[in-house]
This record gives sequence, structure tokens and C-alpha cells, in this order.
Amino acid sequence: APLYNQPRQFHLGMFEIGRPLGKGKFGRVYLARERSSGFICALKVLYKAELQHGSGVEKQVRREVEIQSNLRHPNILKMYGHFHDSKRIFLILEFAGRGELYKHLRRENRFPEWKAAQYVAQMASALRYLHRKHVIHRDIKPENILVGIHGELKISDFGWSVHAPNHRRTTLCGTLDYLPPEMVKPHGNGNDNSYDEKVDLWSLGVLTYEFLVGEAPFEDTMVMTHRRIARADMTIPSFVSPEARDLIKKLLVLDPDKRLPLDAVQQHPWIIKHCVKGERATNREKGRGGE
Ligand SMILES: Cc1cc(Cn2cc(-c3c(Cl)cnc4nc(-c5cn(C)nc5C)[nH]c34)cn2)no1
Repeated sequence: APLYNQPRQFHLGMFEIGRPLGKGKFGRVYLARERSSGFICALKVLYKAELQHGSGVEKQVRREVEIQSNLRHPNILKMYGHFHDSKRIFLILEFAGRGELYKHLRRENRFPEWKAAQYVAQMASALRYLHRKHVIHRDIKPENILVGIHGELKISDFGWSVHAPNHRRTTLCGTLDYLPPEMVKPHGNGNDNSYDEKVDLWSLGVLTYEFLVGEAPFEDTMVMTHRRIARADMTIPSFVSPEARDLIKKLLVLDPDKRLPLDAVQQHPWIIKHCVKGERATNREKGRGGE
């Protein structure tokens, strides 16, 4: 029986630990197999000592577990359970058969438009699911996306996700590249620099740009990135098709309320052009004629 039909309490002895799959700031991820079922998963091990007590990180791990455990969507990495011992916290995660998306992007430099469009459509579908549950991811970037065995994307790492609307308390660290204007320059929206799900629309625009161009639109020194985000100051290279350019420009909009909503993203001509299967393919699927 798969892991989710298992008893809710897990412990380390239930798993055979395989090769390391990767490492992050606070721990490592290992391939693992649950002994009784043979179920393959990824075991994320976080060291309590490194999650400085009282800092935002401990709360982030708690939120990551609380949020990700209750999500079920093909483009969101499943969390089957968690447990801890005296020194470590263990998150039992879905194993993504083709690993980390950013490694594919670095290796291929940039994705062809048909692949980028299919990836953006999958991300829009996952974000629509999250936003319907009033969850904002807030950290959509290639480093937080994995690739499943059939090439489908899986959003992972909900460490920065929160329930909308939100007022950020934990200090940001790491790249600013994906942050929207309302998170890099508070008071921009007039009120107490709270923000909502529309921050993920901006990040989807940055992600679309990076898939097609191979680098983030505002990549620069820290100070310049700050300024260029605040002005939505970017140039889109001429090799990007007019349809893709149109979608990027409709997501990277300073005013959150003017960004293209997710249902409109999924209906955008660039997405339709690359994602809707031909008539024959659809008929074949439905077993009508067309075989
Ligand atoms: C700590 C820490 C490390 C990371 C980054 N990270 C995530 C994984 C990972 C997960 Cl969570 C799930 N499935 C994976 N599959 C791979 C993988 C598959 N292949 C063929 N190659 C790799 C690598 N990695 C997975 C690993 N590291 N986040 O927090």
C-alpha cells in the first residue's frame, strides 16, 4: 500500500536510506525506500541545531509541513508525512524522477518555446490550485521546482509559502530576482506593505522570461536589481516570439491588480498554441475515430 495509506506515525527505522539527492541550506535530501511497502520517496533531513531557535526558519519548516501535507496536485510535490528524533526533522516527500529543474535549465541554457509554454501552463495550473486554497508560494523560481519522471513540473519547497493576505515578518535573504515590486519596496501599495497571491503572478512572469532567455529579467547587482524591479525595467531579446513577449509583459506589471490572472494565462494565445493537443490527438485520447 502506498505511503499515504500507511499509519500516520513514521520513524527512521521504517526506511532504507539510499544515495544523497541534494543538499540545501539546512540539511540534505536522500533517496529512501519504505521497508514494508517498498515505496520509493525522498527523505529531507533538517538539523534542528541549524534551525536557529526563535528565528523565522523554525516557523517556516512548521508552515512548510502544515501547508504541503494538505496539498494534492500533479504539479505540486507531495509530502506524505514527517517525524523527528532528538537532532533532526524528517520530511517524507514524493521522489521526482528527473530531479531539479534549474539543472536542466543551466544544461540547456534556455528552453524552446513549446517546452517553456507547457511548463508555464503547468505552473499556472498549480498556482490556481494554491490560490484557491489562499496559499501564496512567494518563492517561485527554478531552484524550487523539480521534474517528475514524465517530464512534468513539481513545485517543491514551501518554506516561504504563507496564507494570503500576508505581512512579511521574516527577513529575506538570497536572490531578489524573483521578488515583485510590492515585496522589495514596501509602502509602494500605500498600505502596510501587505500583499496577496498576485506576488506569484509576478514570479510566474520572471520564470517565463528565464525559461525563454536563460537568465532572470532583472539580474544585476543587488542595488540595480532592486531598482530595476521597482521600475519593471527589463528588455526582452528579439529572439523571443511576439506572443511570448506579450504574456511576459502582461505578468511583469508593477500594479498587482493589473497583472494577467491565472485563468487568462492558461487561455493566452502563446499557451494555447503550444499546449492544446491537436484534434486528432484529443479524439485518439477519447477513443473516438481519429485512431
Ligand atoms: C535540504 C534540501 C535540499 C533540497 C533540494 N533537493 C530536492 C531534492 C529532491 C526531492 Cl525533494 C525530491 N525528488 C528528487 N529527485 C531528485 C533527483 C532525481 N534525479 C534523477 N536526480 C536528482 C537530484 N532530487 C530530488 C534533492 N535536493 N531542498 O532542500
